[in-house]
Amino acid sequence: MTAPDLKSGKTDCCRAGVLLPLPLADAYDYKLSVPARRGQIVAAPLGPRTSIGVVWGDAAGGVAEPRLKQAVPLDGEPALPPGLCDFVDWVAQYTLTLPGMVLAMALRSRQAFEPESARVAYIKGDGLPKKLTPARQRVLDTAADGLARSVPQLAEEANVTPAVVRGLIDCGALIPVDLPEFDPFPRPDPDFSQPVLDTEQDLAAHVMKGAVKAKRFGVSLLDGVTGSGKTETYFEAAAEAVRLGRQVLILLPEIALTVQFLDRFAARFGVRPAEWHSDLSQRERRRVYRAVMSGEARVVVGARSALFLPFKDLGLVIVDEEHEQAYKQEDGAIYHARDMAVVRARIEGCPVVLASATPSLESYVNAKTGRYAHLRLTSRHGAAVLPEVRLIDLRNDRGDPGTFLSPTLRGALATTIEAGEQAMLFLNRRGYAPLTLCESCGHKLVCRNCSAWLVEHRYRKRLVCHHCGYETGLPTECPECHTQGAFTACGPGVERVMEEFKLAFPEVRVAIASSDTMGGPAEMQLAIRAMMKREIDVLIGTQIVAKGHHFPQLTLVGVVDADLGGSDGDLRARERTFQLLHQVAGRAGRAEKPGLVLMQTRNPKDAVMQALIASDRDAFYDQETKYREVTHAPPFGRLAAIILSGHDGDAVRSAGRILAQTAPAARAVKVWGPTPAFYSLLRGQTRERLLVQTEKSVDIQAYLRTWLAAATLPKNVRVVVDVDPVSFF
Ligand SMILES: Nc1ncnc2c1ncn2[C@@H]1O[C@H](COP(=O)(O)OP(=O)(O)OP(=O)(O)O)[C@@H](O)[C@H]1O
Ligand SMILES: [Zn+2]
Repeated sequence: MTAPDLKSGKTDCCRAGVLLPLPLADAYDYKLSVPARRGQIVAAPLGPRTSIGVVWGDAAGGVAEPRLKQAVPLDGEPALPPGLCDFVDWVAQYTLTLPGMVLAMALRSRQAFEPESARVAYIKGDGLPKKLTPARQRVLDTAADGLARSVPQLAEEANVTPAVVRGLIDCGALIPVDLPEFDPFPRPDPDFSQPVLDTEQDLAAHVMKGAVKAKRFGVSLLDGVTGSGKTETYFEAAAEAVRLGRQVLILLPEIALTVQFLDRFAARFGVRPAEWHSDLSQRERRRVYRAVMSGEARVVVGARSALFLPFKDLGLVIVDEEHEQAYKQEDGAIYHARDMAVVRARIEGCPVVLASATPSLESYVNAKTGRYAHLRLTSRHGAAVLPEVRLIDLRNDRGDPGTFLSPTLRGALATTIEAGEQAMLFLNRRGYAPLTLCESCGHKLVCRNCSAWLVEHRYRKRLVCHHCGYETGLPTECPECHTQGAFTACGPGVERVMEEFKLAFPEVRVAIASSDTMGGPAEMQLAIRAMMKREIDVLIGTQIVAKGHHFPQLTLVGVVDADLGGSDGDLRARERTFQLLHQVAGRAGRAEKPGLVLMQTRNPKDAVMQALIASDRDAFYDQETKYREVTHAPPFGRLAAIILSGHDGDAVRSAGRILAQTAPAARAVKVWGPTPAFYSLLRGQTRERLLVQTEKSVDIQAYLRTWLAAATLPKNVRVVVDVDPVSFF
């Protein structure tokens, strides 16, 4: 599928392979009136309509001249930078995704290529209105500074209705001028507010700045304990890139973290960076995309999709909280943004920084073996110390039945609140209760589309499937045994913890933050802000509050259920539990006052629990490393999952059998399955999984390609390949 390399040259005049952002495996041949370069964006007729496309390589031939359609370069001849085209090819080949699908991710703003439309604004003219009312005078006073403003801007600033402004335009007292469509992006000032770094920070910053100056690819793992100032430290590297006039990409795992981050960036650099994520409007998208392409946007902060932006001159990539699972995109093109960030940096020839207090085991191993520079920050900044972690054994320290906060945890909450400090309760479960069952017959309420329990959301009075979004009211009688009103909520979700907390501490100011609280993301941001401003004393939340936040007065963190780890058969379950709990713990005691973390568990002897109380992260990582090594699991071996799904369960199962039978025999390759997926029914689709495990030296993509190309599967079965899976559901 890879097109000939055209990075330097031009295509054979009048013919080229054009890749369309559609589920297509190859570029299509088109005629062009001018020689085109790889990356050039064209309008290409496709059937009855016209698609946007990108000149990708030489024409493949095979289409007779008269049948060849004509593609037309867009006005202004916009082009994707060559590095981005190479990146698209690379991601497609690595993830076994159709190149056109990957290209679609790089063309996320089609509007970006439309010509600039000027904005009309007004300045003071020579005309005078017949009568100068006070309102009119205010408008003229506002315009007196000579700045061009739009009608709504003038109306707002002068506190008049738009009609007043229009009256002044009609008589020539205001005259129109053309402004560029967008205000330019302000330039971050690398020296706006430079912190004084401590010794370790300074050393790490020095290495990263050196890498930026050298303009060479290389990976640094910025491995610093929670609250050690990783952000402050990598900002120095970003500042260096800005000084050199180059661009910086900072990836964050979740949009929820960006608001605080933008403020922090502004405090350091004087202005906010450009943002890129799925919540942007079309117009904002167009603005950012263009500014990234022209090089005007110097620093972009974004979610994983920002990796596919057309940077003109990328000088540094930073992946914050690099261990986060949210970096894995699980639908469409399945890719891991952290790994692809490393690839993009390699293609662009610039350094990349991976930052975390709990790195992924993969990055940890790479740092240990010297493939990555290992930059460590071993203590918290300033007077802050790492919090003490204690376990609460729920087998003998528990309250009344149906309650979830143990006497010890309640006692600690009371002490903290009395001392005027803040506390956080963490439970990685949305809603009120994860399971509702009939007390009379034991019937469990499950989703009609998925093999998953329905989760009660009591505020909304709904039962919700967290997988497909199916919702229903709580039935009055059991569908199985028809007993009336016998349903009971089992286990806690954050809403239930909130309920219990309010009963126990009716006077205390408390808020809940979960990704699906009633008011949506805005409400969650309010809860976080309220915590920052000390308008509340206690924050109860899911993983959304677990990381990244810096609440100086927070001294107590209570983990309601530390055993909510993972499933069997998930090779990263322990690692992930450790990372999550360690991150939550890391929110406590980040300023002067020391922090305490209480984790409620039924398995106090568990290796993860022991590692957390011993605060011996490296011992835990080294143990996990050994375990992965002996089982040939990543990063010591390779894995890929094949997920089969479809509405016809028999066809899906039969496809699984066919694949298992046709798996080519090869040295150092093992194929497991098919087995029903953990959620064997999802959104009405039956799901089966196969897992391919190979030694590191094996080209797993080539193996998969050969295999899948030869297998004839039922048409109504969807096949998805997940290379380096992180989810085993
Ligand atoms: N050199 C410094 N000068 C002044 N303040 C600093 C310095 N380094 C860190 N800080 C402050 O210490 C606090 C913790 O730093 P930061 O949030 O960057 O840590 P982190 O390592 O990213 O933490 P986490 O991984 O837990 O999110 C912040 O308020 C930050 O502004
Ligand atoms: Zn469902």
